[in-house]
Amino acid sequence: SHSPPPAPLEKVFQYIDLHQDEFVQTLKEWVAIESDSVQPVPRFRQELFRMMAVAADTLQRLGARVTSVDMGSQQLPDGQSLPIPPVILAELGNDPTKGTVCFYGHLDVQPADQGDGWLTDPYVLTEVDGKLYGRGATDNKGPVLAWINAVSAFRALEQDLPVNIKFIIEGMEEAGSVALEELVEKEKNRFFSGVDYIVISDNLWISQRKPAITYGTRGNSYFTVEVKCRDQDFHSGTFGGILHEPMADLVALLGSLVDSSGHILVPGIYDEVAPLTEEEINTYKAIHLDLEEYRNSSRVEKFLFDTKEEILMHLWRYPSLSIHGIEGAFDEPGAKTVIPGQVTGKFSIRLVPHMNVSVVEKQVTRHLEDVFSKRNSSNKMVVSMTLGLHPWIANVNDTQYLAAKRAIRTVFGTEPDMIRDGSTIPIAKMFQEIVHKSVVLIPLGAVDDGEHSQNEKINRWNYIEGTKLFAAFFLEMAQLH
Ligand SMILES: NCCCC(=O)N[C@@H](Cc1c[nH]cn1)C(=O)O
Ligand SMILES: [Zn+2]
Ligand SMILES: [Zn+2]
Repeated sequence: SHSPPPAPLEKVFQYIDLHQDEFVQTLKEWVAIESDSVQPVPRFRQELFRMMAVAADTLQRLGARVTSVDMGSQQLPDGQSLPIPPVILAELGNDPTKGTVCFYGHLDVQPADQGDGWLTDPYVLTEVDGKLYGRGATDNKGPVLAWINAVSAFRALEQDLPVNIKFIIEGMEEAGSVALEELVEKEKNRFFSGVDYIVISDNLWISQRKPAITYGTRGNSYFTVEVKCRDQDFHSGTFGGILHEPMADLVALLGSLVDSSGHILVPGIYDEVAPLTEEEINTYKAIHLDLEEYRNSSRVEKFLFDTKEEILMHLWRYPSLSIHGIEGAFDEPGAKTVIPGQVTGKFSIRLVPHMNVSVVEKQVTRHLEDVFSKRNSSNKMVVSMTLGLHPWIANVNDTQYLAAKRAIRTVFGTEPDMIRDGSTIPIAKMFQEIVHKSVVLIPLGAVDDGEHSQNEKINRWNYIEGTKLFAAFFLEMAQLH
């Protein structure tokens, strides 16, 4: 339906189409490595080391100069220590007349167990109706390989790479990118010094078929609130009625955070939220989202908001508060008559520009102390912010946004949705703040890929057209740089 690719790309696209089965086979080999970074057990760590070694070898065979940086070890709360898989820093091309684009990706995955409702073995990439099912297929092994495949197409055709390319690939993203910030800091004036642009492909489109470019993510302040009477449980027959029960305090505290319309009740929390402009409203209007389909595919009867614009704004440009769980609560089947002696509630606030992590920490702590003091409870309450991840927003007029748009036009014959992401990609903000480079997120996966979920997949079409997209992007970057 759209015009043929410009001449230099024609052969590259042909090559990609002809070799697509090989690309799928490599993805299959990578998915077979159980590189789960979330479960802190030696077996998975070994798999992670194997994964990083396989990737380093692949890049070396492409002709890249590869360094596998030793990341030391991770101290776990239970006193155990586990080695952290190396971070790969790789470079291809060093031509000072060309621009340098750095790609960040991760090769660790979320846990997956076939018993949890997978229809196929999560570690055996299985194709059904053009969908490639497997853990890590879309998050993030497929997109990392798409970038590598694009480079390999130029190499195989002995075509000069239009840009210098660097890779930073880690193996601990799903566990919070352990120790990565220190490395980025350390490499700021070394590995990153020649980098002009940074590309991340670790999120999804908001559509099945329409590509997107992502220019912002929310941050996250993660809190725990512990309420303690003593470090042992009670029998509710022998103590019920004479105690300030920790769980009752905690439920009141958690219940004071957000109202039934999703409005956060912490005083001052909305003060720094960027005001909404007319121009911004128009960007939301331009995005195509079939709300009925979105609602049905999410299997939610009714959302808090009725219009596409309100839904997207509340996912992307307003904060939200979610209550995640209670440690120490009785959560088994049956009717145990326990009064937990100590409970810890967990909740987090997704942050948006221009909210500030430490201001939010103070506001939340003050609010909880205020609510708690009104209860006159004799229990002890401790509030902690265990994670403070900043929101990120880019300038969509940067060169690489233009290059990505042009590449999308070439491959897909359409304008991309310009989107933000309601979740958090901490590295995006780190790159912007520490390395001072422009960052773009170019997602490849479709809205229903099911990152972190059972039956995660990437469509063969997305994987192969995504490979072409990256190839076209190299050329556009070269022309615009
Ligand atoms: N689509 C990309 C999602 C990446 C992701 O899930 N990131 C986590 C990071 C995080 C935030 N707080 C704790 N971890 C997320 O939940 O947003
Ligand atoms: Zn990811
Ligand atoms: Zn993930």
